[in-house]
Amino acid sequence: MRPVGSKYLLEEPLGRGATGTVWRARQRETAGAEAAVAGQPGETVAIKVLKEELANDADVVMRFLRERSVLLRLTHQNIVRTRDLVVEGDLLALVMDLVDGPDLHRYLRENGPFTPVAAALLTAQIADALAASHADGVVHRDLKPANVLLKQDAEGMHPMLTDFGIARLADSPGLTRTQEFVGTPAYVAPESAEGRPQTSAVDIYGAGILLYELVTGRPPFAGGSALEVLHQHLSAEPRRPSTVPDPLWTVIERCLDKNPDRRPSAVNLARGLRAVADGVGVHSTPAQIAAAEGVGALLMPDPSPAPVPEAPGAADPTQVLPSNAGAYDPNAATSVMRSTGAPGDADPTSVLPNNRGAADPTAVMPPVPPNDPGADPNEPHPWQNQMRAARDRNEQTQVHSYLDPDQDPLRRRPQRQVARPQQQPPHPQQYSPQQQRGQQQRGQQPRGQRPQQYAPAPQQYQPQHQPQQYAAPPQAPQPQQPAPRPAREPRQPRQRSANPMKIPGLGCLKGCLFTILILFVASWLVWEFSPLQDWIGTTKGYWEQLTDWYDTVSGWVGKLGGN
Ligand SMILES: Nc1ncnc2c1ncn2[C@@H]1O[C@H](COP(=O)(O)OP(=O)(O)OP(=O)(O)O)[C@@H](O)[C@H]1O
Repeated sequence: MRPVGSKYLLEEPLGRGATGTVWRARQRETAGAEAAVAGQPGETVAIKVLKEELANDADVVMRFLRERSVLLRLTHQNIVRTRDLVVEGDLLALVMDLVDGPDLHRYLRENGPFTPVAAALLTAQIADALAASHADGVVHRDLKPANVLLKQDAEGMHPMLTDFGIARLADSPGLTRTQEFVGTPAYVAPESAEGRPQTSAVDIYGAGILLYELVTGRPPFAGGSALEVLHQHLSAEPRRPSTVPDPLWTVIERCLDKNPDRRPSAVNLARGLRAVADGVGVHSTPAQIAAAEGVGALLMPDPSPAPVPEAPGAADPTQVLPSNAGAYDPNAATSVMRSTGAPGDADPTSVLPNNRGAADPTAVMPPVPPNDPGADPNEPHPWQNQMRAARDRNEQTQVHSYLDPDQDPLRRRPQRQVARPQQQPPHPQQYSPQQQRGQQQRGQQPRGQRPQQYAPAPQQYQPQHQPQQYAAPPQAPQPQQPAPRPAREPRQPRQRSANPMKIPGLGCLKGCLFTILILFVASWLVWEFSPLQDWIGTTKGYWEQLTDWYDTVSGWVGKLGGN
């Protein structure tokens, strides 16, 4: 067990993301006045230990400290409470309430898509959380199912939004200039992909993607590379699946509007989603149905969206992608977006910010003529680096799915796995009013109640403590020499199922062959070791008897054919 500050002890890792590792931890003693929650000795908490790459970045450390009060005061029933921030040597950590339940990404993978009503009610609660944070001027910027934890309690399951402020912390000029891409490509709003100024509307876009994923099981834009995905955010329209009722589709489309000014505010999104949930069920009154059909009128944009403060000295946003998305040409971009190593370029390894406040934003990735003689054609372009980092980030975000089974606490905690909610169809189905009626009869709830329809019976969470050795604290980088990037560990191969052969495998050749083999062996055993031979009065061997039967049957068939 490794101590974090003097107040906490890390016990076991719960999961790993792009920005750090989350640990189950225990409080050793009551925290000081600077913590939002003092806590009691022995209390269990979750601690996110930020990656050393972040902890070593002076900008991040400063922002971490500066935003301490914002993060600590953010309280809402659908937001995972940040209790304390710890800065200790090279270690940056957020102490949070421990949420007993799976994250939405995992839940979705294990249980399949939600019904439209359940998806609308769940997203409405996330919109509530966003409304509270936006009112406080905090934009999440990395909304995705992995950042929604499903808290189980006696009442059912509630979505809890986590990782507030992490994207903002990670948006360090030093990191942004060199490698990092803030946001996860599948959930990134067009304006973020293009590097245009961002507002709270980016969270509404994220909520739209999440809503789409809840009802279909996958986000609307996919592609072979992060660049492809980002490009789709800029120019492709989401494909409407047949399972999505009209009013819900109206909400999704409005959230996914390429123009952030046309997206609804979080408050209006929550209101609209509840109207949709009320109006697409069979017990809906004509007035509720009419309200759902007119949901577009409820989805008014935010007249004063919360702006995302630009990181001082961050990359010239317009250089991330050409704003002319339709004519975007990655090769052309490559030819003009090259880091020259000019003084304006941040040294990623420098511990203290080098005059970032005054940095010319265009100096980060200064445009150079396509045939710049000083340019090294073999050097990867900053944009390629960003894309690679984005892809890595996506992979890293999945890492907890591929942890070694001994390391992966989620695999060792079957209690956290939740049963499929009763009313959720395993696969998207054609939407019809009759079906909605069926859904409601199977237990969906009216407006205002907790959406327990997607809440299986709460399960007792029983931790199996297995303290892990915590990695040695990161070394401070050399101020002048760029530290060699640590080689990425090869990704672990995907775990094969423990039961690779499906038995009996309907439609599965292996299963059929295996079943025949079992029948053959079983019948041989019966023949040899049971009194069956005496009963039918034969002394023939098993194989001989089988051949006899085969001849007799083929004789019959032959006769039938002849007739
Ligand atoms: N407060 C918490 N209580 C319990 N488990 C948590 C808590 N926070 C995170 N976890 C678990 O840790 C896992 C990893 O969390 P983390 O936020 O690092 O992942 P991520 O969202 O995929 O990463 P990132 O947002 O950095 O890309 C989560 O999927 C969840 O299972």
